[in-house]
Amino acid sequence: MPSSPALPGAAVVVRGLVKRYGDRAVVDGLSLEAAPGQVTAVLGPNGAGKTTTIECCEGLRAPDEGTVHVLGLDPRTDAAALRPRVGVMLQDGGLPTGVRAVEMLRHVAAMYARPRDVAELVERLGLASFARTTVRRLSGGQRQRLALAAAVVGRPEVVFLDEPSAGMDPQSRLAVWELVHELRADGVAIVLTTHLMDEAEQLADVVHVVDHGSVIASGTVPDLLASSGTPDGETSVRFEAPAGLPLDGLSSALGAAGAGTGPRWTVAEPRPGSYVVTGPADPAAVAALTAWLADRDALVSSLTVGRRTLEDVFLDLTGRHLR
Ligand SMILES: Nc1ncnc2c1ncn2[C@@H]1O[C@H](COP(=O)(O)OP(=O)(O)OP(=O)(O)O)[C@@H](O)[C@H]1O
Repeated sequence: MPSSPALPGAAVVVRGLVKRYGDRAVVDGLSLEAAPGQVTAVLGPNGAGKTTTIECCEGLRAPDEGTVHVLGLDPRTDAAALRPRVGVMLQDGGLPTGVRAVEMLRHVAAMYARPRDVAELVERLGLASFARTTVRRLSGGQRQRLALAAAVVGRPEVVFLDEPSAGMDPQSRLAVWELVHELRADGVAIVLTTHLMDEAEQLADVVHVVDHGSVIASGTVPDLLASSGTPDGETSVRFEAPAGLPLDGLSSALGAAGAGTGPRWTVAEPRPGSYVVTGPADPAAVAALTAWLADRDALVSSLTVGRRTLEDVFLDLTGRHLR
């Protein structure tokens, strides 16, 4: 991506970041910025380099090339100055395992000058039921919630959340999302990684789509959906069926169902047997699709109709699914 001027007042600025393991660059010239009062999502498939990027921002890894600044400081050489100003939630929790959950949180809170109210955090993140359980005995989702509480208890100006709702039940996810919304309203710069499209769509002001260690698209969710050439009102129909169906015929069948308004459909088979049809889906078009499949004796194993999502954008950009 071309380098562009920093956002005025950007809280995080990453420029041309390269991180190699052996001779493999797992982060390969990645640039992004994150502003106060915004949620910046780094979205990409497993292994895209999201965690490595965040760990460079947290000062846990040293870049091989490029620069990283958090609140204008270098996360490695200015670690002590940044510690009280930055909250970090690691993917594996990164918590001491021998202490009881809420004791740990109180201990972390005591390290800050103006911590949040621990009891309030315990309540809103649903930590009370395992408050006296030692960290090593918590479930993955419980650990995640505790790690989030620990990341925000010091009222940081910047928060890094690596896959914040991974392994959580739906109720806990909602609690996490609400807390993220509140942090944003308080002016915190939030950088989160996720491979969950709905999480990015729900939370992100800006999404950076990352693949093979670099940013391949950036923007608000509506910008990204628009940039992939999706007029308002278009819908995607996804279905699984035998691989290698003759898709040209399908486009014309759907065009014919659209009351003579011409072919407005794009049809693709991004993975063998997995199809995505994009256009102005209405009941007639869906009926035409299933009739076309029945004519070819093609049994559909799943079919969903819905508006286009970031998953479709990723598919457009890479020809692959996010997961
Ligand atoms: N310490 C390490 N040594 C060698 N390779 C590593 C190391 N850490 C990460 N990698 C590799 O770097 C690549 C990027 O990993 P990273 O964890 O940054 O990806 P990610 O986008 O966060 O993926 P996920 O969604 O699975 O967490 C992966 O192929 C991973 O195996």
